[in-house]
Amino acid sequence: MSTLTRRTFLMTTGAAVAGASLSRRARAVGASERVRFGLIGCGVRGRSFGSLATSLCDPDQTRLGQLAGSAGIASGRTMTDLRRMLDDPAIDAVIIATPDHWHAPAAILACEAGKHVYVEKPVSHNFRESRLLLRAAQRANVVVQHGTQQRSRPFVRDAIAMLHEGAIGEVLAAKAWNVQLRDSIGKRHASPPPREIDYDTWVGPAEWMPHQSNRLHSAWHWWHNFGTGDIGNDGAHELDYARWGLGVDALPCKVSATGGKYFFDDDQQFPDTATCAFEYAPANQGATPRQLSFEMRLWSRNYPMNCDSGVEFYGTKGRMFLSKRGKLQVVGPQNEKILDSRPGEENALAHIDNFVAAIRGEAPLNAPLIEAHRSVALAHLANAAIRVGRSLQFDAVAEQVVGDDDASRLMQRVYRKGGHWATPVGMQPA
Ligand SMILES: NC(=O)C1=CN([C@@H]2O[C@H](COP(=O)(O)OP(=O)(O)OC[C@H]3O[C@@H](n4cnc5c(N)ncnc54)[C@H](OP(=O)(O)O)[C@@H]3O)[C@@H](O)[C@H]2O)C=CC1
Ligand SMILES: O=C1CO[C@H](CO)[C@@H](O)[C@@H]1O
Repeated sequence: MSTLTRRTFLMTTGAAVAGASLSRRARAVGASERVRFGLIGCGVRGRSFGSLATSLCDPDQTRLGQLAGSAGIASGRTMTDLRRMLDDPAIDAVIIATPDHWHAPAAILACEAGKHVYVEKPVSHNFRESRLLLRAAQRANVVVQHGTQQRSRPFVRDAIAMLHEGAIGEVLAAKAWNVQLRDSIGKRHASPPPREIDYDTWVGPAEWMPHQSNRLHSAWHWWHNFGTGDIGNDGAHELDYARWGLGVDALPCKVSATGGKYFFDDDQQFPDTATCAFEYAPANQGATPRQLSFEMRLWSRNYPMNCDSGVEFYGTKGRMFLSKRGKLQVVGPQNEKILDSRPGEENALAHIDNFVAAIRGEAPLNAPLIEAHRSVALAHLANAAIRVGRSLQFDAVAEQVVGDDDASRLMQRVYRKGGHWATPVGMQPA
């Protein structure tokens, strides 16, 4: 590390690019200096970062008050409008744990304000916003970590290194899954928002929908305007380590996905059942093709490999099963056992430690934006294929769906009519 400067680190992580910037500059954080965090989004996930924060932001006064109380943060450092946090010179970095529709808009504004960003998975609500965030981070020369914390787990890193070093030969296919028994969100009608919630801020730049009680507090995952379904939610973890292990630093060229609501009869707009396949590198262009598949069921605890989520990697000389639940098995070509290990629990803050080390210039970032973009794109493409009801051809270089206007439209979103301060310039649909 000693020969690498901070700038070199930023460049290897894809965060720095030459060019003019209108952004405010990030404060240089020295080796042993504390990084001062602001937390945007104080819900289920946000709470696990409460102890790091010196400021809190959430449109819900109750959640704000509860977390401020348990984390010992003064009421003067709690707010509902994230712009106040971004204007605060006493904040170096923000953690964004909002619903998905706020991820990229908040992250882009944070970059422009010269803040380093830890953005929860999925990095974006739609394909186009990943690209816009990539550009904003490059312009601002800040560090952006994606909340795929498996990338900072030693046993996952070791397993992926084994794959890349040929432990099971050439890895040609990865089969990922996420299976769980979720609750129904029921059927509801529009109703006035609870008094403690600033619903206008909650919707932000998204296309307006009136308040409905089954849209807030984690139920937003299942609405097109706010979430990415479970392919983008929990699936974001499996898609990410599947693609990482498969060794494809690219976008796919073909996407097939089928699915729908086979089980739930409620307001959810995303499928509860899906089977998705992604093909990389067309064989007719001379490259070795690779296949990644993903299976999702939200109504059962009958898991493949007796594990709710995981990835099986198939190589020319064996198979590896890897799960974020702490499981790693390797078998050889005759299915003979080579390794069966049960590594320990996840250290929830290891990924934040890596983020801090990258800000200080002491380590490369484990989950840089370019990797976030490539993995989360799989969720966006699969959701689009399911919504239009057909397979997609994708130009991985131009980063465009080929010959399908309906699917192309789903690579971006419609924003709130009349504009909103968090709809960054250049983000309106083309
Ligand atoms: N990496 C991981 O393992 C995990 C990641 N996550 C990710 O974390 C994110 C949050 O999920 P989760 O905590 O379950 O969802 P919640 O709905 O519980 O929390 C989201 C919070 O963000 C608040 N919020 C909405 N708009 C804004 C805004 N403009 N500024 C500040 N806060 C805002 C919401 O306010 P309100 O109270 O009004 O609803 C809510 O409190 C998701 O993207 C999810 O994918 C979640 C779990 C695990
Ligand atoms: O791992 C996780 C635990 O559950 C959460 C809620 O579904 C997910 O968002 C998250 O990815």
